[in-house]
Order: sequence, then C-alpha cells, then structure tokens
Amino acid sequence: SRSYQETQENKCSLLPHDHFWISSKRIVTPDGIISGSVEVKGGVIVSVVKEEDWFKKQRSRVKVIDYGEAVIMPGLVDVHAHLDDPGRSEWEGFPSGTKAAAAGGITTLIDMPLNSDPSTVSPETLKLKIEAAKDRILVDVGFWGGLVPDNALNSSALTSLLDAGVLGLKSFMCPSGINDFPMTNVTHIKEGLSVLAKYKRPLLVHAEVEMDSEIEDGTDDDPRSYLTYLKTRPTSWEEGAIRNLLSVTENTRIGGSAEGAHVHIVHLSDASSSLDLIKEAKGKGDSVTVETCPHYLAFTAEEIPEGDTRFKCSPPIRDAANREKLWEAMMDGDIDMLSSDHSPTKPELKLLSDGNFLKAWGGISSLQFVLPVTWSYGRKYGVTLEQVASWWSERPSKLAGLHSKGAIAVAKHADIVVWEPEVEFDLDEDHPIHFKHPSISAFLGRKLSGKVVSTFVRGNLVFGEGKHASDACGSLLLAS
Ligand SMILES: NC(=O)N[C@H]1NC(=O)NC1=O
Ligand SMILES: [Zn+2]
Ligand SMILES: [Zn+2]
Repeated sequence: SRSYQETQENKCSLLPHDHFWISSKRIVTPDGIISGSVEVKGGVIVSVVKEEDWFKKQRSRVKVIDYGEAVIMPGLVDVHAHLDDPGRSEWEGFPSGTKAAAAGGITTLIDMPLNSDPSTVSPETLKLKIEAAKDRILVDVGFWGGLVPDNALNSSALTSLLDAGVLGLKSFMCPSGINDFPMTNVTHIKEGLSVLAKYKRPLLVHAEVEMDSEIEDGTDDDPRSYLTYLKTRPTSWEEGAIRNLLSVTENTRIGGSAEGAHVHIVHLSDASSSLDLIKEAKGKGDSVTVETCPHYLAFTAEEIPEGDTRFKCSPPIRDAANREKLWEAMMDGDIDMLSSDHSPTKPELKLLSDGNFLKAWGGISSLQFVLPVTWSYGRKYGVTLEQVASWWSERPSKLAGLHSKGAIAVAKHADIVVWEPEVEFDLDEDHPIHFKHPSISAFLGRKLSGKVVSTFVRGNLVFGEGKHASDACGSLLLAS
C-alpha cells in the first residue's frame, strides 16, 4: 500500500529523502561563491539561498546536510569518455565506468562512439548502446554518434542517427585504431556540418593527420623510449589537421550556410601553432571550441619512464614547455574546457612488460581522478573553483546541449559534487579505484589534493562516504 512504499528505502540514493537542503561555506554558483544552502526537491534545485537570507523556519522543516567548509559545485560533465560497452566490456563497461565517474564527482558522461563493438554509427548501433546502458548506469549518460565515410555523404543516414538521439557527432582525421571507425576527410566533415546545422548539434573532431613525408617512423629507434613514440606523432600532425579542419568552419559563422553547427576539437596537446590557428578562427567568428585533458596538464614527455606505456596516448604528451603553455591557455580562456578522454583497454594490450610504445594501446585511464588532478596541478597557476566549474560543468553542458545541467542554479538538475579541495591523498594500492583496470592508469602513485565527499545525480546521493547507491538509476540523455 501507499504508506508501505513511502517508507521503503530508495535504492537509487544513499539518502532517504526527496526534499532536502545541503549547506556549506563554499557553494560555487554562476554569481560567485556563496555561503548558504541549496534546496533540492524532486531531483531539481529549487532554491539557492545565502546564509544571511536563510531563515530558521525553513531550516527546521526538512532534512539538512551541513557540509561545513567542503565545496558544493555542479557535478562534472565529461564530454569525452570511452566506456567500450557493448562489445568490449572487458575493457571497461557502463557499470564500472559510471561507478568510477560517481566516485570522481562526474554526474554526466557522454560516451564516445568508438571502442565499443560495434561503433555507434547508425540508429541500430545506438540502440545497442542504449540497451547496454539501461539500468546499469550510476550517473546520467548520453552518446555521441560517429561521423564516418559510410554515413557522411548520405544525409538520410546521418539524419536517422541524429533523430535517434545522439547529442552530436565525432570523427577522426587520422586512423582511429578501430576497424569499423574509419577516418573522415574534409569533404565528409563539410557534409556532416551541413546536416548538424539543422539540429544545432556539434561535431567533435580528433584532429591529427598523418604526415608521412617528413616524419621518422621510429623503426630505427628504441621502441621503449618515449621520445621514439613522440617523434612518430609530431605537432605538425595536429597543426595540419586543424588547418584543414578550419578551412571548412567559416560556414558555421552567423549567416553562414552551416550556421547552428559547431566544431569542437578534442584533446588538444600542441599549445603552439595548433592553438594559434584555433584562436584565429574564433576571432573570425567561426563556431569553434577546444578541450584538453588532465593528462596533458599533469605530465611531461621528459618524465615518462622508459617502457611505461601507461602514458601512451594520442596526440602524445609533449614537453614541459608545452605543458606550461597549455596551462597559460587554460588560464587565458583560449582552451574552453576539459574532458577525461578516459580510454582504457585490457591490461594485456598495454604491453607493460614489453614496454613497446609503438605497439601498445594508446589511451589514458583517468576517469575517477580528473577533478583532483585538475585542482592539484592547477594550484600553482592560481586556478579558482569557478574556473574548475566552468571548465568541467558549465561549458561541457553547453557543448552537449544539456541546458538543465552545469550550474548550481534554480531549475537545474540537482547534479552536485561535494568535495574537499584541501584534503590530500595518495593514489596508492589502498585507494579504492572503481574503473575496471586500475593497473594501467598513469596517475597511480601520485599524491593528489581534492577529495570527493558526495555526488548527487538528480538529487540521488549516488556516492557518499566511499559507498555507492545500490541501484543504478542514472538517466539516458537522448537528444530530441
Ligand atoms: N580509439 C581511441 O580511443 N583512441 C584514443 N586514445 C587516445 O590516446 N587518443 C584517442 O583518440
Ligand atoms: Zn581522440
Ligand atoms: Zn577519445
């Protein structure tokens, strides 16, 4: 009966309340950091009140959780993660991936269309994604579809994929490493943009292009040396791809033939010429944004140990001077946002005992650590909490068209991370890691600052005090 149901535990949440307040001295809102309280009801933020305006009578009526000095911030929106499900769930999978996300303060994750099997390139393959994710996700999950040669020049194929609910498209300008996800050229991209314009959805691009004329293929060099790998993917690969890509983005300007479409360059590593080209295009009014990832902000080529393929990714991690320039670009606002590019595999394919950088799987495992990594490595540059919220929540939600997310503000989903920036921890064997293969993460062994206390997804406390909610009640985010 009704009263019985009301007293039943909500297994989607560690908290048995639908209506409650959370308080702290540091709430990151679009209008600055306030001391006060956030009221959550029915999964939505219904009020945000400064301490001085918060009357006692409100306080006594409902459940209040006082987080003290801990920071209340919008949950992170990771627009770039590979959960490899269905088909390669031994690499990651929706259950472990979203558990790691929740433990890391990520409340929304947009899954990449490749590394699962099959790739998400049609309504049928999107349906397989939806079935694999349903009832198995702890946080909200949306999907990018793939722009590949097969569908790029076939507008009804693209239209049906977009109609099926992908939040936008992703393409590669170089081989992706996945057979059923071939690369696109600028003609494909131009066609894709003209279709995306009607939907006002973005195209995300892996911008590297193979330049076989000048590079060494590394075969004469030691494959266990990181510098050998670095030489195989020089900055000219990024610069060349970005130059080609930006030759078709003028159509995205206001009044252009692809107005409404948007190009987002994923995981920028080269902070020199490639970034200059992006700044120039933005200056001309092209609808373009760019992300980089925590691993490019945390690591340098110089420090990567011989044979340590945990650090292999593409584009590669470059030298310390480049990392410095990436941070400057973050602080100046020239790089718009961050994403994880969590791209795990099964440990065998990292070839850790061989240490062959040329043959190992390229991809970094970081999903659970992106918030403390951003904070820990950014402190010396003076990163603020507001910047972290902008890079990880506000701008990524906007990119993905998720207008109910990305801020602690009235009417937004109650997607919230509560964390303690000052609390340090060692990412050692004793630290609980929830993604599937902790051993391949290059972040292991680091000391980090910034501990996630609680994560709320639409008002459900999905992670708190080291525990996860027992049921996986995240929502699928399909565009309509
Ligand atoms: N296929 C795939 O995930 N590739 C990713 N890995 C990586 O390091 N960069 C990528 O684009
Ligand atoms: Zn990529
Ligand atoms: Zn990726």
